[in-house]
Amino acid sequence: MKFDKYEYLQDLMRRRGFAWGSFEIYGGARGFYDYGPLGATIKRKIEKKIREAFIREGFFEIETPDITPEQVFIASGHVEKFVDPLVECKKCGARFRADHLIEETLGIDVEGKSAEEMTKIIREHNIRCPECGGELSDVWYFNLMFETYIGPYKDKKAYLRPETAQGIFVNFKRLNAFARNKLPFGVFQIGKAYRNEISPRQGMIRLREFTQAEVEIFFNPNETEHPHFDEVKDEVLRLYPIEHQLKDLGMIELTAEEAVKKGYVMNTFFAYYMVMIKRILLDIGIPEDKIRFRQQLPEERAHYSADTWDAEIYSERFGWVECVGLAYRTDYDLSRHMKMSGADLTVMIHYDKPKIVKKLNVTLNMKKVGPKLKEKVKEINEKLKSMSQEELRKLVEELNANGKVIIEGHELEKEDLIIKEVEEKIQGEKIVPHVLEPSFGIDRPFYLLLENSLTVDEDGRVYLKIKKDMAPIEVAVLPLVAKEPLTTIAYEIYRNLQKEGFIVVYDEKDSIGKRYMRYDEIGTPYCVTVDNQTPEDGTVTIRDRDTREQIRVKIEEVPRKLKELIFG
Ligand SMILES: Nc1ncnc2c1ncn2[C@@H]1O[C@H](COP(=O)(O)OP(=O)(O)OP(=O)(O)O)[C@@H](O)[C@H]1O
Repeated sequence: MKFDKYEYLQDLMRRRGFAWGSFEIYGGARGFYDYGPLGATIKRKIEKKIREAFIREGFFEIETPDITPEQVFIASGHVEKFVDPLVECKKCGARFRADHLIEETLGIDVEGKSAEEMTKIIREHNIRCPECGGELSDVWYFNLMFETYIGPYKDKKAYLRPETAQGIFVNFKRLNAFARNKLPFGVFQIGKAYRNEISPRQGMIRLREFTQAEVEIFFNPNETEHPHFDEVKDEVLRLYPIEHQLKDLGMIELTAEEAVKKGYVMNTFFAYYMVMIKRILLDIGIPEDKIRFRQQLPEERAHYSADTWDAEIYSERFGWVECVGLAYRTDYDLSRHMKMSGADLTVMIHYDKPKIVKKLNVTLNMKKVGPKLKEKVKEINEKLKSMSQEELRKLVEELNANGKVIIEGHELEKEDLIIKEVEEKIQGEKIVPHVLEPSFGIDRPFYLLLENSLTVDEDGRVYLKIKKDMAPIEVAVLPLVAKEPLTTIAYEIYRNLQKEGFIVVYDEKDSIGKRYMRYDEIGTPYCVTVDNQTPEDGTVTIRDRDTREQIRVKIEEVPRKLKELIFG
């Protein structure tokens, strides 16, 4: 029988305390997963690696609420646009993602099509309910946000956030002050996001509650050269650009520098963060050949994005899976929040040298119009003062063309106005920053790390070859047999390793072979065994999970040796 990695892993995850479907004793709830003791440890380690990498880039961490008032998501466009197409069986009532159903049945991509177009395709091809064969309803768009209310009356609508990003945008003013008005700067948060996915059928890949680590990097759109690009320019990226997807040209491998020079990646700012993402995934333990960057097709992009590259990880079961999105959100979010809230979310950009700009200055010629307009003078002058350069230019054009203009209901001729071009020194300007957003999911990389780590040896041994520093239990201390003095010595070593900061267990149950298997299966990289030689010469063996080789070391050497072996 062929070894089914997916089935094996599902069983292993449940049996050994990694992760399982939530609310098991009540029959479960699709799209929710619990992390058991081993899983929660790995998840934290993934988050730690991401957090440390972000901090190395100088980004600041914040924490904001999951429950968010409705206005925020009206402004962000999620109320209107965060929708998926839904279809219902008229007979059994089952509901499906209409685009997925069409894709699975006909093998065609319908991303971005309207509800009417999808309904037409369903009718034309007579697509029926996959569960009972019944007739399907028309397609409609369904908002993926979970709704709730704030307070005891149902008048203050709110949503569980579908992304952590908005918590950062709404705080922009304070964060900009914190960053002392100096672009670029990045702010991140690691927390839960909620999406009422229509048919979450792929285990941990599509959850209704999941964890994200998102950074919003605010930058000046006129400065898109990353200052540290030189440090990463030679890193090779595996790319699957739009053009290559449309023409079936396959993936290409280019250095970050080539990717920018050849025009595949917008600029060095973008490429720099692609390298950052790749290095984080490698650091988590995803093999390099299982990572690629795919550029989203325009119809796939989220409503706020002008360009998105997804870091995808390969799964034997699911193919390439999006795990990190790198979206160019432009000034979309800040501009929308500015409009909706009235807050000033601009940044003052100071020029290196003041700029001299020519400006039109239009005032009333008081000698001519003073007696004629009397008390209207003030009103007209204020109007002229409030006009933008663009409006003044138009006014002068009109005056030149017609010999007269109307301001605040008064007809004025050329000689009624004094028109001058003056030079002005400008020290800087206010801009709405643009945003580049690396958005990591944690749960998908968690599952894919386990899948890619599960290894079957030539002799049939199944074990978790997880990157050593990611192991949920780093060391197992085992007395060869459960007898004195071996047990006391082993327990002391265990206690000492705990104090040294290792995640370590002591285990004396079952034969030594069985115990080795037990720890190989959960990815414990080293077992320290206290055997009959230990009381004689104070040495123990350290067994390597992958090679199964053992070395002998002195007891006092054990912590240092393990640190070197596990953390390098
Ligand atoms: N339903 C989900 N379950 C688990 N993780 C998710 C889910 N939706 C998004 N993520 C994670 O959050 C990251 C960023 O979210 P983003 O909004 O870019 O995803 P998305 O493009 O909507 O994903 P998809 O197209 O698969 O629904 C994703 O790369 C993924 O790792």
